[in-house]
Amino acid sequence: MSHYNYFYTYVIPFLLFTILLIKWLRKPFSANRKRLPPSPPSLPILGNLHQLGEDPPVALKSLAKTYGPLMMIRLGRLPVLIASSADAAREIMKTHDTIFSNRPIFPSDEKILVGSKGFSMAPYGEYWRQMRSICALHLLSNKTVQSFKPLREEETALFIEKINKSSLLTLPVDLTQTLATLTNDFVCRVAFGRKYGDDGEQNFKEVLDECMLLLGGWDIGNFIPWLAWISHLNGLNSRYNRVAKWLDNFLDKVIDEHIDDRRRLGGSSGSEVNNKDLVDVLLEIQKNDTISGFSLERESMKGSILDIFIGGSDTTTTVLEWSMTELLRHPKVMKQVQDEVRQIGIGKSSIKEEDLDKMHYLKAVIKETLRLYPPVPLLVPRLSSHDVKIMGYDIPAGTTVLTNAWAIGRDPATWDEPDEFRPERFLNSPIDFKGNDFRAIPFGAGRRSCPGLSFAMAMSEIVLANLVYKFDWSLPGGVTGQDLDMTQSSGLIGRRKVHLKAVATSPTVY
Ligand code: HEM
Repeated sequence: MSHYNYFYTYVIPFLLFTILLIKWLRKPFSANRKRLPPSPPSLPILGNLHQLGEDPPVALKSLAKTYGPLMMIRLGRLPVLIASSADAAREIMKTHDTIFSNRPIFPSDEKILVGSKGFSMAPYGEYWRQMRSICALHLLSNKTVQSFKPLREEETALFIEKINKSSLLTLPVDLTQTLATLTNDFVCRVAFGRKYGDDGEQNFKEVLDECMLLLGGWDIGNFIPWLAWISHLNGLNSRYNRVAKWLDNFLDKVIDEHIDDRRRLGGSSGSEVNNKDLVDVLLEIQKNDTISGFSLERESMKGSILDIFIGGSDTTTTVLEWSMTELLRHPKVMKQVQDEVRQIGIGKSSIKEEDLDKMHYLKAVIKETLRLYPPVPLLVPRLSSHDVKIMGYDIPAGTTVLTNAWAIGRDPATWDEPDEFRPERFLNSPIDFKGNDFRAIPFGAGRRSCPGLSFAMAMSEIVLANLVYKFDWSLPGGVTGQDLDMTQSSGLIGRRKVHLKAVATSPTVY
């Protein structure tokens, strides 16, 4: 008998028999077993880590095609629930929101944010509630966001001036870089009352970039604890320590400067604008102990300042860089948005915030960008605090949850031609981004949803309106929009991997 026949006659039936026997033997015990969501096959030790590839949201979307909108994967030894449809997200962030309002803390986050007690990663409870309401009320409420209008317009004007200089020299503008500087400068002014560019040996922006990179990295020690020593060997741990130490010293210095200013000015804020900056507000709360029974420690102040930077800087930059990318790829859309903005702004030297209300197409462009490129593609992880049943599956307490907002925004069951950039779909559409409609959830939803939505939208709208109002745009070196590299970086924030560079020219008439 050939090897071939032997294999089919004996080996295959033997294996099948063994599998059936094992299944049959396990049956009596399985009645009590939990019904977990489907899982793709995993490797020992690694689990499904190897399947995440360069672009985890894309890889997870493709796994969800086979295993469904609620699947359980294993990252090393960590079971992770992946929600990939609007219905699954609604179950987590609306129906069972309280159960999923915790956040998992990874060892690497603790190393980077060492000592800082922010609220974005705080357990769901009284401390989180108090800290979030301080920031929401004094920095991120609609009223406060409105009060930052002069700052936004001033920073936008400086940014446009910078582009104007490059435009006169017909040099390409590194939009990725200039937009990042703009949002960082703006957040610095509202948080610290002034900009921090080059500061001493290292630049605050540079350290923040490194911090974002580290927070979004997939550190193997988070998932396979006994391999944590690799972070010592590859230098990751020293990078964590460096960033943590630098940020800690820097924030101490900023707070001390504010305390000195207040002393000098007899207790009032030394901020450059009418608004108090975030540090002033926090110092006042600390001094007055205005919230009964809640004393604000310095570590909490530092933590919430960092939250605002981590939450607010790169995310807003990402919306703007992808909006410009898609406009450069779609000249007809660019023309339509320019026609709208230029008609409304006719005769003005720049677009002001009061003009934005009428710019429906511009707002649709931003919404379409957020649908296709949610800046936090897998949202910020959640953690279940109790056992719960979802879509017929048992989800144990302590399960980490990732919601694939990137996949939800491109779900063909919800969206017509989901991969196409078509802002029209948002004209006269009831879909909002505030977490009520789960077809697009770039800001998350429920109790832990993003408190910075109005802050981010106000900034994105005024900047994009002026970019398309003041300049015509093309790609350098005869590159066409279709040649643009569209790769998204794999970290926490879905930035463009390759910087977007474009040439700005002044339009002849507008
Ligand atoms: C386009 C811009 C932005 C996007 C897409 C975005 C997205 C998100 C997402 C997805 C979450 C997690 C939500 C959840 O778990 O359901 C979040 C949380 C958060 N965001 Fe934003 N964000 C943006 C801008 C901002 C800004 C401008 C700030 C502050 C200035 C900010 C501060 C925060 C904070 C502090 C949290 C943590 C909230 C908590 O845990 O209670 N974000 N953001």
